[in-house]
Amino acid sequence: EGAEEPAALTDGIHLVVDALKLNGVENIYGVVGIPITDLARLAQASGIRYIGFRHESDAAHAAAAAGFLTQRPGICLTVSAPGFLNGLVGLANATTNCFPMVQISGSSERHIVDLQRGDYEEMDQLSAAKQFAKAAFRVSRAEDIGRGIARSIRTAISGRPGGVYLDIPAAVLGEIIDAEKGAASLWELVDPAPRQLPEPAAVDRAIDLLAGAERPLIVLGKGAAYARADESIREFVESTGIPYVPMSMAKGLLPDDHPQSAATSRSLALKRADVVMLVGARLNWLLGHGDAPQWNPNARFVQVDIAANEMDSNQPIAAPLVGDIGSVMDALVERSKPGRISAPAQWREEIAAKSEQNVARMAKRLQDAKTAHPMKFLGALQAVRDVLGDNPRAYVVNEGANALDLTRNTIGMKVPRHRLDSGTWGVMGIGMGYAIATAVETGEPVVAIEGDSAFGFSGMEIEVICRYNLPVVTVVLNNSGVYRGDEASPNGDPAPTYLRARHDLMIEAFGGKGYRATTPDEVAAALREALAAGVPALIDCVIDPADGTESGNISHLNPKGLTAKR
Ligand SMILES: Cc1ncc(Cn2c(C)c(CCOP(=O)(O)OP(=O)(O)O)sc2=O)c(N)n1
Repeated sequence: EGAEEPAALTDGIHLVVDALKLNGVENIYGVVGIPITDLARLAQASGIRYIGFRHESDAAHAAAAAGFLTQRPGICLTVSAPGFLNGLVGLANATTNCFPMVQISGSSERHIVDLQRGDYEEMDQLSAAKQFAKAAFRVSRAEDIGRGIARSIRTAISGRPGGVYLDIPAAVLGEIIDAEKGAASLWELVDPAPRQLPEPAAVDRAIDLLAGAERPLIVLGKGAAYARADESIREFVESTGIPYVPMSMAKGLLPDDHPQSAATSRSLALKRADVVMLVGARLNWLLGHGDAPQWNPNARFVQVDIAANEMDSNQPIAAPLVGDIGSVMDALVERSKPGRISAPAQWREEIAAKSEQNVARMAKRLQDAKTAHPMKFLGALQAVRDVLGDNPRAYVVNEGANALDLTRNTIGMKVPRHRLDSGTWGVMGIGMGYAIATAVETGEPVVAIEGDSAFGFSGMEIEVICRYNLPVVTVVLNNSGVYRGDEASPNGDPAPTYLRARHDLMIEAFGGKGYRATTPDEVAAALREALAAGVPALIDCVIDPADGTESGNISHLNPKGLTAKR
């Protein structure tokens, strides 16, 4: 009688789940195994949705896409060593694209790993992750798990978002501590991604520069889409009348058919603009580093970026605007008097005329593609475009070479953050992971438009899409090969992979609906039916193997040596 009640206990796994729930995590994307299987089980039992993938690369890409879409870090869960390594491509891609995610990985025993005595799945994962992540941390005591989770989440979403690695050794996951002490060690983040306001004088400097421009241009990057500053961006663009070019994942911030869009006269816009305002768009390879002759050598740049050290990374920045994009755009709208900045009519007319000319030049190619047989990329894509026009809530995921370039230019977006693609790194393999995360995070239909080789990188995740019955329609533009299907190498080497594939039969293996389309009408009918059904589907579009070019629009990046095609 009167015996002390034994103190309630907790352990590392419970503390990880409690810390994630305390900080609002709703989904985890991963591949289970030693030492994190029970962590996934407990997360599920605690109401967190765990999505089990077939390869960690896809789970990590999913977590990154979740971060882009929600402004909260997507969580990827991996096992030690090989599982951890498989996730690194996604962690690095998230960091390159500035998407917030946290890769939590189990790891092996420190006292064995650090003496390299040969442990099960031995690897110094923390050191390996450091070079690919925005930050990398290890938790060495269960009482530090709350701190580690809080630190990782804040680091992933504050400032310039990115991928964060959190290493939790098996011993720490299994460490048992007093429950009260454990609960006291957890904390909920306060304002994990604080607004960072620009300096008023910097705002006025930018306004003066733009007001004096003869040929101003705005470039909207995916940072502008991520920032969710849609209203102030639209207000600034429309009130100044400045033509704008959206980068691929910024499409839809203003509808692609907007009268100020210079997307179809991009070359002229870049070459002629005399003042260029970059909003969440870095002057990297995607913008030719701001170099002539693609750009006007006398162009002066206004740059809006949350990272101060992005300024002057490629070109002198005449008006640096450092802050979060929402705060900067609000300040620009507030501080520029009505009419202060007004794009000259002559410049707007020049852009509009060039756009009209380019669209007219494209019209014949588009028209011919509607009836071409075998079907061309543009035949299938115009059919997809028309069906998506009736399904404005659908998200688009896109990867490939020709499949990427032609989809970007054929499928206009009307709303923000509805297009996710290979992004800054041009990475293949993002397709199914991005599609799964988009369906899970938004509950909306997703159309993944895939080159056939690109699809192959993550194609096994079709089974995951079917297992969770996600409303994802995968459209494979199957020209039977990497880039093209008939590309016999002049040097007699074996041709690139021939993919006389029936991807439509593959999804049938997992209970999904497969379609094989050989004409644009068949593509449209299949997509309409699949979107109406809202179930996993795959449309294998049989594309002319001769259609397409190697590497699509970026074949000029290939080496120019002796082996280069003349
Ligand atoms: C991870 C990874 N591996 C390889 C590549 C190289 N690569 C590869 C392999 C592409 C696939 C092109 O074939 P596809 O069938 O997807 O596209 P198209 O037929 O539409 O050109 S596009 C591209 O840049 C890459 N970007 N990323």
